[in-house]
Amino acid sequence: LARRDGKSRSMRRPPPSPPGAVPFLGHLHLIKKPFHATLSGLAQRHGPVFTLRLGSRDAAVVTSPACARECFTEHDVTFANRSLLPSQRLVTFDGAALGTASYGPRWRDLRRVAVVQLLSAHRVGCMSGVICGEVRAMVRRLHRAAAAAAGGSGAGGARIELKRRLFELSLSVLMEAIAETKAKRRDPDPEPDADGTTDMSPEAQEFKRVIDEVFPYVSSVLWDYLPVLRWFDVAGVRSRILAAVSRRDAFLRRLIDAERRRMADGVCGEKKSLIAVLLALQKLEPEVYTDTVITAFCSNLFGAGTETTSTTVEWAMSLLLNNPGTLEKARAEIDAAVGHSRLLNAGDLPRLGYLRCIIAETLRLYPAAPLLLPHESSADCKVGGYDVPRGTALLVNVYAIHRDPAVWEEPGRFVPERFEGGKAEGLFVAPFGMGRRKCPGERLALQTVGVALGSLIQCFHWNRVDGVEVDMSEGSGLTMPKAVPLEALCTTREAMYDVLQKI
Ligand code: HEM
Repeated sequence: LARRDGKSRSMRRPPPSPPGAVPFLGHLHLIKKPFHATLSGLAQRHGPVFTLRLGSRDAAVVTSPACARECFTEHDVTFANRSLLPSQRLVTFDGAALGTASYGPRWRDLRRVAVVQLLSAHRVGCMSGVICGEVRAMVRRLHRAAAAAAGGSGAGGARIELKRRLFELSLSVLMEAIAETKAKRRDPDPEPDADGTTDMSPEAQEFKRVIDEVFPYVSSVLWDYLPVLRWFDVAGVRSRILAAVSRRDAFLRRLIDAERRRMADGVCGEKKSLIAVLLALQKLEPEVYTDTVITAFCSNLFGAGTETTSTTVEWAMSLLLNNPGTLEKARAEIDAAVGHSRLLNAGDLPRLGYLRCIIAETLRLYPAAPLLLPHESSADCKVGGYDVPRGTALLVNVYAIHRDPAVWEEPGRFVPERFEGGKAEGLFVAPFGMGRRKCPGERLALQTVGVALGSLIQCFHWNRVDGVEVDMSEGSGLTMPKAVPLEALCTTREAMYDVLQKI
């Protein structure tokens, strides 16, 4: 994020900037949580392109479809660098992972591996068994909870903490795609853990504990933006991050070693794990695909794919609970296309157009990365007619752009029909970003979200707790979480009872 070369030569027309910048902090004191909401407010006063001084860094904030397109088409190469905070450097191998690498040959190589080898249509097709298996485990557990509640006079259904369940689902899908931890066991679909609360493998549970230690420190505003706090490592932030990161990396290396042993025993088939794909590349080019590169890759995929996916399903379920008519319409579509004699699977998604509209509308209203990931300019350029110097961080407020009243009728309303029949084609909707650094995991994400959401709708009746509207306030965090984690009441649909009893 740092401005590397001070003021640039061609700053004839700098973007507007809010008044009130103070020494050291710049505009940091204006920032309230959630960050994207503060930026939306500032855009109303300062227009579609404005700059902020955040501690020692400069950022350009873009809040119009035209200017966002300009950044990711005309200036896509200029903005293809990443802008990293110091804490992000510590957790991402000094920015060497795909999502954090600067634009150049190294990033291109990692990106090619991700797009062609790890997250291609073929590979995601191979993962559909994993996705459906994990979703099946989740609905089986929900069915048991619903049956227990019905037996014990829980007339309104079982009260389910959907946030936790969905996070575990999403982490398990990635754990199995990346490392096949369950396939390594003799009984790949074991009964629940000892206290009966999760379907995660022991490896996924351990990894969850490790990431829970790392996350609280990433992007903690003051430590990241005020160099003086870092010089003296105030509150021991640096040492805590490094200790947590070294536990995470040791864990990932154990997964890599386990896969290496499995490959040596010849146990990997066509549907091999992503670690096995990377180890096969290592055999061909050991000096390029070192264990550190593979560790960084895995860490990046977990970091980029877990909470983004689970939060999207959580927002979608929240929207459906507050819009029961839409939920019924989605269920009718699933009943007609899939029926009641089996669970929905990934192969059904192409025939579930309305479900796909619900997901598109959810991502319009609640994009998991409301400001995308920060980019950084590698040269001076012009955006919206303003001069933006080299070394400026770029924050594209897709959250605000997706709700632009000049583009969308009643922008805050949940109306999946907007996406029916290609009606939204040509409008700027970019929850996965745009251009060179667009999310390479979109296909995997949409498949996981589709099967998870579709199965929840197919198998259960959902009701709000105490009949109260679901609170839709946005919290703050690396992705855009719900301020109040979603809980809902769940009852098994009679029509699906037999199917669920048998799984
Ligand atoms: C609903 C779920 C998801 C959403 C909304 C999402 C969104 C995004 C966004 C907005 C970016 C940044 C784009 C930019 O820089 O302009 C991104 C980058 C990235 N995403 Fe996703 N993502 C999701 C799921 C996934 C999954 C499942 C994976 C893989 C397991 C993944 C892997 C990545 C990677 C590796 C990058 C960095 C790409 C690069 O810098 O070249 N994402 N994602």
